[in-house]
Amino acid sequence: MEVGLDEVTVTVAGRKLVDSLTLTVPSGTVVGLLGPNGSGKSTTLRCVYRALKPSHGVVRLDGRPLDEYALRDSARRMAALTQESHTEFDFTVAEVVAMGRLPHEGSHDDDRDICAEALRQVGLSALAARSVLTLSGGERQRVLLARALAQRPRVLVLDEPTNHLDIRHQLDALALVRKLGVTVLAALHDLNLAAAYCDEVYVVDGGRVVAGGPPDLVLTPALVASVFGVIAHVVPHPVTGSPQLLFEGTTDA
Ligand SMILES: Nc1ncnc2c1ncn2[C@@H]1O[C@H](COP(=O)(O)OP(=O)(O)OP(=O)(O)O)[C@@H](O)[C@H]1O
Repeated sequence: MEVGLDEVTVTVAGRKLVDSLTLTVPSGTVVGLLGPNGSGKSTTLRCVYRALKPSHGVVRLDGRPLDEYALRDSARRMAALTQESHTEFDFTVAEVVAMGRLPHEGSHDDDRDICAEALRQVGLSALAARSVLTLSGGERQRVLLARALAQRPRVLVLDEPTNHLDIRHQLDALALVRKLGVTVLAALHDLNLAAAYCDEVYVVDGGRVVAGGPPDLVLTPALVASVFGVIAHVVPHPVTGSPQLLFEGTTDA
């Protein structure tokens, strides 16, 4: 299922947080949204997972404007792992994951099996009965990923999915998401992970897309210097060949 953003603009108190942002996530691909703090990544994703309505422009699923979908219909197709996913209530891990099945209520799917599989995929089956309040930050993040997986979406929107995860679990989470074969739009801070796991990346700065395309074409030293203010050297990964950035320092050091 293709996701398209067409000139999406979000204006708050006269300030454009997202400015005419246009991008396409082709069906089954993983696209990364990169950019400095405050550049508009989360705000853009919020428009996609319907927490926010753009002031101007359209988000489409398979060419059809999102607001033509009933909320439940888009929730059946799209799951989100967000910065605002709350886990402060005393639910068990299994209960939180089961919430992913709510949009599918009334279907004949075996919800129990689907939730068990989602927990297994993130390696947390042993914690099913634990209260989420007792989990570490990384464990919570993986529970939220399991909830999104339990939704069996065709589109996954991920806002910093590797937040709190150790390196092993960062690699696991991104490899898992890639393997699903669904359409993924993910805000990522780690440029090397983005280069390794994304088919394409879009770089935003001040709410605008400043570059987009395959990571090896986009993540150049000049781009990293101008957008992030960091001096980077780009070398091919010795095994995979994907671009790896070695950081020397900030441009104003
Ligand atoms: N409701 C709001 N009212 C006013 N300003 C807002 C609002 N929501 C977001 N902003 C501002 O919009 C800008 C973009 O925020 P956003 O969270 O989209 O950035 P981001 O690229 O996801 O940043 P980060 O990498 O720090 O998570 C920031 O300057 C933020 O303070």
